[in-house]
Amino acid sequence: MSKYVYLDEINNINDIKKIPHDKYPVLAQEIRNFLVENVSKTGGHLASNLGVVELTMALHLVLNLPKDKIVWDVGHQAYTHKILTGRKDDFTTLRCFEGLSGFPKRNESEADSFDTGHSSTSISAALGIATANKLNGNDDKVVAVIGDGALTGGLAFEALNNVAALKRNFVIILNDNNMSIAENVGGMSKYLNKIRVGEHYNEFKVDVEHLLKGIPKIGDNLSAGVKRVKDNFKQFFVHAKFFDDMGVTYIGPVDGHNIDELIRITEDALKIEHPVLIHVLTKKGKGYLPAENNPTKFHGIDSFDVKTGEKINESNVKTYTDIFSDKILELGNENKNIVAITAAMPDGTGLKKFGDKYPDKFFDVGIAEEHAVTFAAGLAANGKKPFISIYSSFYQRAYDQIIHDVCLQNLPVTFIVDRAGLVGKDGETHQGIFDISFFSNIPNMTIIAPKNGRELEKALEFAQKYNGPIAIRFSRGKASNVFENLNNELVMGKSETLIEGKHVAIIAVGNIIEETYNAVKSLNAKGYKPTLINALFLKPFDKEMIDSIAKKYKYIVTIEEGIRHGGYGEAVISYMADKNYKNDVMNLAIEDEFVEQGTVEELRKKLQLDADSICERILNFIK
Ligand SMILES: Cc1ncc(C[n+]2csc(CCOP(=O)(O)OP(=O)(O)O)c2C)c(N)n1
Ligand SMILES: CC(=O)[C@@H](O)[C@H](O)COP(=O)(O)O
Ligand SMILES: [Mg+2]
Repeated sequence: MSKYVYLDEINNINDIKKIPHDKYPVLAQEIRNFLVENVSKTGGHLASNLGVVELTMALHLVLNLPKDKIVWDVGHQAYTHKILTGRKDDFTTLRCFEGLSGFPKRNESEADSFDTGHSSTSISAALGIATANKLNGNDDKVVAVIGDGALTGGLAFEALNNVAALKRNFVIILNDNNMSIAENVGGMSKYLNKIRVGEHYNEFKVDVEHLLKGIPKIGDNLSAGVKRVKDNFKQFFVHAKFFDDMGVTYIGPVDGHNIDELIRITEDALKIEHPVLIHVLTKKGKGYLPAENNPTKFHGIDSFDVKTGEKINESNVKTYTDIFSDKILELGNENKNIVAITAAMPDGTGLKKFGDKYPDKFFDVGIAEEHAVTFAAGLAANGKKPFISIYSSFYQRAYDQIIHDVCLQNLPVTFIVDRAGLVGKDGETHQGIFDISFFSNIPNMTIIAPKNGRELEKALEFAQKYNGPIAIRFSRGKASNVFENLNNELVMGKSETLIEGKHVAIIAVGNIIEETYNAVKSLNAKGYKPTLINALFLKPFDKEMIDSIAKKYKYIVTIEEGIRHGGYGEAVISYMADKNYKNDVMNLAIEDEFVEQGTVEELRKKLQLDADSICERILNFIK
């Protein structure tokens, strides 16, 4: 028998409206239990989701989905929304291959209005949707839900700068839990904190109630009504002046776990004929003590034991990130000019240790990748040696800054490209498959892809001495120890021959070398002796090596875990075409497609980049 009474009643969009009002707190508790139980098995973004249960319920109660739209920022907190829109039974497959996505997906449900994964897009997207409603002549409601962390992103401010022009109802919910993944940072966070704990808090709450009670019904001049009351109580709104001055009526702070208050205030806000921001206070991890106590650990977590909150299968094998984390600490000691920058990911990038040791030389700039890169450029222009670590897919945000602010001036910024290659369960939005293409197109840029943890250390040493822009890409998870006995010093633009063979030359890029080596062993078992080369420098790549193998081998294969177009293999093919080489060249890479969620193993298999597929494809090629 199911342990859920009210949750069992919810199988479709708007079924929540059938639940008796006095049972909402029970339903909220059931949803929390369901989330903890399921995410403990599949892994996922637990803490953020536990924080928005009541908020999501309230939105579903006051809106008419799918006609009305909710646009979730990042989208990592949309699990309750999924539960309330007929996807509860799919939670056993959350983030699994071909399973339920961990983010909103328009192709998953008509209730998902906009695909997300990267931060700070919600206000822009919701404004676009609301503007289309206006042009289409309908009054459907649009609500953007943005976290306090996501509000540190420049894109959110660009959107805020624009919303007043809409001149009709548009609701922004600011879900303020005082946390990004780590503690939130920056001036806006401090500003929100002032409002959160300001001495007018109680009076202010009362005042909001007063204000909303006093709002005339539809048809009256609502904005004038709001303004009148506000003018009378100006001192209570002083801290929220920023939003008001942007033309967005500020309402709050509101208790994000009081569903009645949320319903009432949102209902009223939806009647105001211009943009409104409701400042909702929530607790990240709410209702599950281990997550409340350690929201960073439970922001995104693999499977864990519900009773203890401890991770299952916690491994103490070093990741590439761990190796970077230790090495940058050591380099920071040697070179006083080294500074380190993260865009809101001190834990994920391993820079927390550097920050603890060198607080004055460590900068968490918030979810602000563009700013992070230009800030690094400024530091480099004035004698510092910035190491900036950002996940491969989040660098996409900062492309112009990399070109315009760093490479054009040939500044010595080291770009640590973490999570390069397939990342797995976060899916399309997070796969780090474009960085080789977009970094290698830029003049002055150097790119290194180390084959194992030891070589990552060498690459970092190389970067420390190098006086120009340089990117070092490595993948999520365990560092490979493949060919660890080969310990050559890095030489600019030089590759490394790992195995001398005869039938075919295989050049592999960074993290795919281990898989390729396993394929080589299978080829050996079938009587073939391939040559295996570590590309190592993707830009400038080793042209002498290409000239040499072009003379020796009929068959040449390149392998990389990145998109084919603009990748390493294409650069090699283009060079060989220029030199009029007539060899048969096969380029194994990711075709022109986005890569879904799944384990890295499953995805490599699907993309035919696992050892078995590599072996088979090479056999077919050389036969
Ligand atoms: C462009 C970009 N940079 C970084 C991230 C990684 N990231 C995902 S959620 C998150 C924190 C978001 O904080 P907030 O919006 O307050 O939501 P909360 O998790 O607190 O609910 C970060 C940094 C991202 N998704 N997109
Ligand atoms: C939602 C988001 O963007 C992050 O939480 C991301 O999922 C973190 O990825 P890692 O688990 O690889 O740090
Ligand atoms: Mg937050």
